[in-house]
Amino acid sequence: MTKLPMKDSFHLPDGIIYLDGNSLGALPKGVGERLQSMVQDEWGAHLIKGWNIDEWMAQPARVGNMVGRLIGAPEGSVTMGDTLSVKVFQALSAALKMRPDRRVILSDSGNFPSDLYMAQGLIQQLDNGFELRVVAPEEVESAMTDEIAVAMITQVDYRTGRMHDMAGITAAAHAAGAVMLWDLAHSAGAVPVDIAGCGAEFAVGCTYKYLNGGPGAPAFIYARPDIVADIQPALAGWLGHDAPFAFEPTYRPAPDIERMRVGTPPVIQMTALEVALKIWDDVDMTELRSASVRLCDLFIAEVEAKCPSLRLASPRDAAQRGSQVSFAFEDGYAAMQALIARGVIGDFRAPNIMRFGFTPLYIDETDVREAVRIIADVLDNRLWDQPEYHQKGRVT
Ligand SMILES: Cc1ncc(COP(=O)(O)O)c(C=O)c1O
Ligand SMILES: Nc1c(O)cccc1C(=O)C[C@H](N)C(=O)O
Repeated sequence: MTKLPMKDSFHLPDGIIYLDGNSLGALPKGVGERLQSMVQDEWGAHLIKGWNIDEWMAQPARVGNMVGRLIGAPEGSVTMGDTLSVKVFQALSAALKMRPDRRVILSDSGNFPSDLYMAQGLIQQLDNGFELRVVAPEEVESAMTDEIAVAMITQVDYRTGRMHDMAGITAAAHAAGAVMLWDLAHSAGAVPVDIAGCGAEFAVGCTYKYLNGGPGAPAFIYARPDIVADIQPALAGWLGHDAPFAFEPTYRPAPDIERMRVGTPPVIQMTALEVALKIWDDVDMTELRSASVRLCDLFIAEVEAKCPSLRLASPRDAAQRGSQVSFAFEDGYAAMQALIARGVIGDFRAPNIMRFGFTPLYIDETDVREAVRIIADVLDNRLWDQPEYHQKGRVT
C-alpha cells in the first residue's frame, strides 16, 4: 500500500490548491499517454477490429469490477456506461417493477436535483398514480412505511456533506418491504462502502469525482446478484440484449448485470477511467478515510479559528460527514470566485454554500493550512467585493 498523499500520481498545476475533487477529480498521470496510445494504436491502427483485439466490448464489465472493489460489490455485479442520471432512471424503474402494488418513491430534500427530476420524469411517463415523497434527511428512516416501493437516497449530500447510515437505512427500507437504491456519487472513492454487506438492491454513481475518470466519465450501476435475472430494463438497448450480434427483432435481456447496459460504451472516456482506477490498487480505504477525517477536521478547526464570518454547514461529527466540508456565507459566490482567482479552488452551491472537497490522494495538511490562510485573507480584506466576482452564470 502506498502512503497518502500520492501527489506524484497526479498532474497538479503549480500554485493551485485543489479542493474540488468532489466535483471533478484531478488528472492522474498516465492518462494522457494511454489515451494517445488508445487513439493511435487501437482506434487508428485496428479500426473496427478494436472491439475484439483491444477488448473494447468487454470494457464495461472489466472496469465495472474495478469500481465494484471500491464499493464492496462482488465480481460481475457492476457495469459501466451512460451518465449517472440515466443510471438513476434505470435503477428506479427496475425497482418500481419489483413492487407493483406500491406507488411511493421516497427520497430526501438533500438529494441531488437530477435524481429527483429523474423520478419526476419517470412518474409522468408511468402515469399510474406514483408519488415522489421528499422528506427531510433526518426523517428518512421514520418515513419508511408499507407505501414505499423504493427508497432512493444519496448517501453523501452534495451540498452539506451530510452522510446517511447506509446499513441502518437499508435495514429500515427492507423492514418496510421497500427496495433500496443508493446513489454513491459522493461516496465512491471518498468513504469505505460495503454495498453487498448492507444488502441494498441497487447502487449507482459517477466516476468523474473521487474516482478521477475525467469530465464526462461513464457512470456505474450495481444490482444485487440474486435479483438481476428478474430485472425488467426500461431502457432496453441492444447492448443489454443477451445476444446483441444476433440482431433479433425482440428484446431479450442478458442474464446478468450486462442487461443494464444500453448502447455503445464511451471507449475513449472509459480508457481514461481505467487508468485512473489503477491508482486504487495501492490505496487502503481505511487509511484513506482516516486521512479524509483528519483533513476535514483540521479545515473546520482552522476556518473556525480564522474566519469568523463563515458558518459551518456540514455535520461537525466526522462520522456523519463524507469527504467534503461546507460553510455558509451570504456572499459565498463572490468569495469563491475570489478564492479561485487566488488559486484555492472549491465551488459554490446556491443559495450560500461554499463547498470544499478533501481528496487525501492529493491533498495534505499543508494545503489545508495554506488554503485557510488565503480564505482568511479574502474575507478579512473583503477581496471578494469586486464587480467581476459577482458575475453569475459560470459553471461551478
Ligand atoms: C448525487 C448526484 N446524482 C446525480 C448527479 C448527476 O450526474 P450526471 O450529470 O453524471 O448525470 C450528480 C452530479 O452531477 C450527483 O452529485
Ligand atoms: N457533473 C458536473 C458537470 O458536468 C459540470 C459541473 C459540475 C458537475 C457536478 O458533478 C456537480 C456535482 N454533482 C455536485 O455535487 O454538485
